[in-house]
Amino acid sequence: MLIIGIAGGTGCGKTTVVNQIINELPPDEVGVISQDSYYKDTSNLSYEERTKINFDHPRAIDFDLLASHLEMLKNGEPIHQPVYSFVQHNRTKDTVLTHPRKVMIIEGILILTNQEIRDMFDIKIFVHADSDERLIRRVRRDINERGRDIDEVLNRYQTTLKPMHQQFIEPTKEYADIIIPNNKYNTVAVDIVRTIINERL
Ligand SMILES: Nc1ncnc2c1ncn2[C@@H]1O[C@H](COP(=O)(O)OP(=O)(O)O)[C@@H](O)[C@H]1O
Ligand SMILES: Nc1ccn([C@@H]2O[C@H](COP(=O)(O)O)[C@@H](O)[C@H]2O)c(=O)n1
Repeated sequence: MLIIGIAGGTGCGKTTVVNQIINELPPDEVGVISQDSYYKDTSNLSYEERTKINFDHPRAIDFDLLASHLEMLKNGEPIHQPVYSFVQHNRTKDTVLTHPRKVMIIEGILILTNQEIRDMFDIKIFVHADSDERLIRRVRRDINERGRDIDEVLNRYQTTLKPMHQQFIEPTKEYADIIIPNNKYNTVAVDIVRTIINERL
């Protein structure tokens, strides 16, 4: 199994890059895991309390569960990947049965901050986009797709996203084997990653 980690700040285009990579690969040979699925279960908190969680700090992520799931996949066992709701700010009761594939892609803002997870990756990729570009994309996406309003997105950006990005996410660029510049769509970089994967398949 080839395990690829794709990190980068919010809105840099991780999900878009992942979709571009897997688009032309055989669907039964590639699987995707999102770090967002591994936000800790916070059912013990009220909705109001959950809105105040710092979702951009590594402690918000259940890295133990993610590590054990990656271990299971490596051993050829399927996992029940949790499903997260950005509207409820919590894990749902659903899970997605995820089978081991020849190539597993793990994407998320904080996945390179955890050494145990980092050491499981065969290839580490960091997607870079400038912070103004990321903020513009984040505002659009969170309003259109995640049920947020402009004040919520901008407050969150100032109070947590920006400082957490500087403290935890940007420094993990140094662990990357490949850095993809993604201020514009970068088909050349995506083709290179696809070629590497095809060689391994
Ligand atoms: N290179 C790009 N140029 C313009 N818009 C982009 C680019 N990459 C992604 N987007 C858009 O930006 C938003 C956030 O992208 P997404 O892939 O969800 O980022 P991430 O997963 O890193 O948060 C989406 O609406 C997506 O369509
Ligand atoms: N309830 C939540 C949980 C997370 N977020 C934000 O999602 C971002 C990570 O997802 P990307 O697709 O952008 O990589 C992260 O910056 C969290 O702030 C949220 O808004 N609400």
